Amino acid sequence: MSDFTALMLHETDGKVTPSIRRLADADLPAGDVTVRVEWSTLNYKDGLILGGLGRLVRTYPHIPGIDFAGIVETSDNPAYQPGDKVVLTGWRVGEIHWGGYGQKARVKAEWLVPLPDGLSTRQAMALGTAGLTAMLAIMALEDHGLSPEVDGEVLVTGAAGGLGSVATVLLARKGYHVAASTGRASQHDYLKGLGATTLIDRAELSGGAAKPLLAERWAACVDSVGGPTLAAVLAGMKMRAPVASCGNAGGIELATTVLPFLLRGINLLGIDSAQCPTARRLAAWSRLAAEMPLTLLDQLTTEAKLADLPELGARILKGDIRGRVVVNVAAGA
Ligand SMILES: C=CC(=O)SCCNC(=O)CCNC(=O)[C@H](O)C(C)(C)COP(=O)(O)OP(=O)(O)OC[C@H]1O[C@@H](n2cnc3c(N)ncnc32)[C@H](O)[C@@H]1OP(=O)(O)O
Repeated sequence: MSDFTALMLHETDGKVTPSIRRLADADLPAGDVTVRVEWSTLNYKDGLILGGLGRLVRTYPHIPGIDFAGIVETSDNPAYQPGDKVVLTGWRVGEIHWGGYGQKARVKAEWLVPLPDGLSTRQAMALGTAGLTAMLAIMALEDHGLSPEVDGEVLVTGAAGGLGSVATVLLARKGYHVAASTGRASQHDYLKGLGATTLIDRAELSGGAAKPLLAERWAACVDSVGGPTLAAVLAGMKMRAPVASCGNAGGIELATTVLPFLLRGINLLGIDSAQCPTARRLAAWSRLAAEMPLTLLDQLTTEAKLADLPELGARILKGDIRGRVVVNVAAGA
């Protein structure tokens, strides 16, 4: 197959428009590995890119899709051979480099990792950037003292979203008590099914912290939301608790004081999955393959095709997507 189908974005007079196109291999950018993409996903960042928001894409026409899994078709790098199954997340693929919403992608070998043992390409993408980021957050919390023996609940904000759903399952399966904060009361039963034991209305947190320090409530936090929510979280953590900052769905500003850090020893940990070093990335994928219950992963995943993405992209920005969406790229439009 030398021609392939892709969802492309074009920009005219500042307006970004998606369309399904047929492309040739010669259209692909430079890179040493060409991958036949089987599955991609929809993440919040993809929603921004599909909507032409956030100044994440600088050059059009563009193929979005911040992550993908597929099979190596050709390789000029000895690390990969034709037929190898691979996964890509991060490295600004789908932003400044063409991404996974095309049936072929050409990338640098060092951006790829081998498909983890025990996962199909579909399951790897059901986890995707959101799942990898959730695991990196949990690893960071554990590096800073969190263990199931620690007294108290682990808070997950944006819990019914993709990252939040995976984090909730992974934490609950490890034996943590999970407090899930969501803006959607309709998803409370879903979150209990993932293992959450306490449900919190996001309005409790999204107004920010009324005082520099609030009652000590949580032993750790995986935060997808940022903004005033993160400020409220920091003020309400138990002594020495770690907080993993993974996302900005609720805003990029952080209006807090130093008191949670000085008087309670709170550790605010930044989670960057896009340029995470390969050794850490491999460790996280290996743990995901071992620790994520695949039946539950399947339950929190819905499937889409390339042509569905413009509508789904608008929905994820409104917080209207539950769990994870995988995109069957191999199936075409
Ligand atoms: C997919 C993950 C990544 O891209 S990780 C890469 C590293 N991080 C970044 O690049 C930051 C940019 N990305 C984000 O901020 C993402 O939102 C994310 C990492 C935090 C989560 O992405 P995901 O794909 O899981 O998004 P969802 O739309 O599925 O879930 C988001 C969750 O947040 C709720 N939410 C949205 N807006 C607000 C708001 N203003 N205040 C509070 N909460 C908000 C949204 O409704 C979802 O949770 P819910 O349970 O429905 O409340």
